[in-house]
Amino acid sequence: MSAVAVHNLVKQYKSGKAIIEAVQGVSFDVARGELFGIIGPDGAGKTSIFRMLTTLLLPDSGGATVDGSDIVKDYQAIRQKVGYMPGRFSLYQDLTVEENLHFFATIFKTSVTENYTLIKDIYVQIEPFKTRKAGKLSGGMKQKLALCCALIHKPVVLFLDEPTTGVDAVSRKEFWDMLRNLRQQGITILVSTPYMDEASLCDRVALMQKGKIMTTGTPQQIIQSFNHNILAVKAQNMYGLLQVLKQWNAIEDAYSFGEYHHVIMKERYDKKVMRQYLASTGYADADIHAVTPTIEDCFMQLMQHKHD
Ligand SMILES: Nc1ncnc2c1ncn2[C@@H]1O[C@H](COP(=O)(O)OP(=O)(O)OP(=O)(O)O)[C@@H](O)[C@H]1O
Repeated sequence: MSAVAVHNLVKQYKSGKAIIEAVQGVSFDVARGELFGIIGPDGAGKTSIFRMLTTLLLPDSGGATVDGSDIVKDYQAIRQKVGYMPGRFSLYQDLTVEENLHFFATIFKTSVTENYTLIKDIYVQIEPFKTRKAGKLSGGMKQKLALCCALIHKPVVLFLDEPTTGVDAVSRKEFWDMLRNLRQQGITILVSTPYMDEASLCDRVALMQKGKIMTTGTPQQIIQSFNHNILAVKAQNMYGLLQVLKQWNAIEDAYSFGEYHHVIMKERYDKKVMRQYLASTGYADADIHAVTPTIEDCFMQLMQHKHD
């Protein structure tokens, strides 16, 4: 039995006269003990999915089970079995670190001592500040406390909605290390993120855009299924360069990628042909080299083809 099984889940919102199709028939499965990432930009529908799976929001159609329990019929059972860390922290700002943790333990009718082993490695990092109010903690510390609070009742499945948004790079890395440790302790983890670079830290991912899942698979499978050649190109005038590239009929797509533009060629890439074209358009100085595709390249490609 899957830890999470989602079938054709649909959620719409009314906004004045408009209908927003936030989740448009999404299906996926998460195996027990898996670290599964839902990757997509703001507004893709990640939060709506998490709120439905944690029984805080009713689906319009379709359904899902979490640890075998139905998200509509068995909502009470699910609330006992899942841990949920919403995007904006659910901490009580006026309670101290310690008080927050005890509060969350109490609402789940457990105690901090009972499940301490699960949170120990994370909690020791914030323990020196245990009498500090949550509102006065740094972003990274708040994140650790929120994770402890979501874990204190030893959930079977842990849902983390954009846990690393707005967190510095060092804390982000530490956070992913913590997630991998938790997975080793047998907890199934669903995590959402807008950061493509975090995809490679998951066992499997679903790439999402505008309420739909475009593909699921291991990060490796997704990269392998990308059968295009990419050239990275850089010049003095990056804006002008992109315009010139986009006008060229030999390319499939071109987009900014860090300090370079990535260019997907229609045929096998040929640096020489590109150099000639760029020289003829005033970019003889361009630096051109072949690169291996990343998940972000796959995402750009999928977005272009499935959501024109
Ligand atoms: N209560 C609501 N009423 C109206 N529209 C909503 C509501 N909640 C979400 N939406 C819209 O539904 C779409 C999906 O939102 P959702 O929050 O699920 O996406 P997300 O991927 O989590 O993005 P974000 O990171 O911005 O939260 C967005 O267009 C959003 O504006």
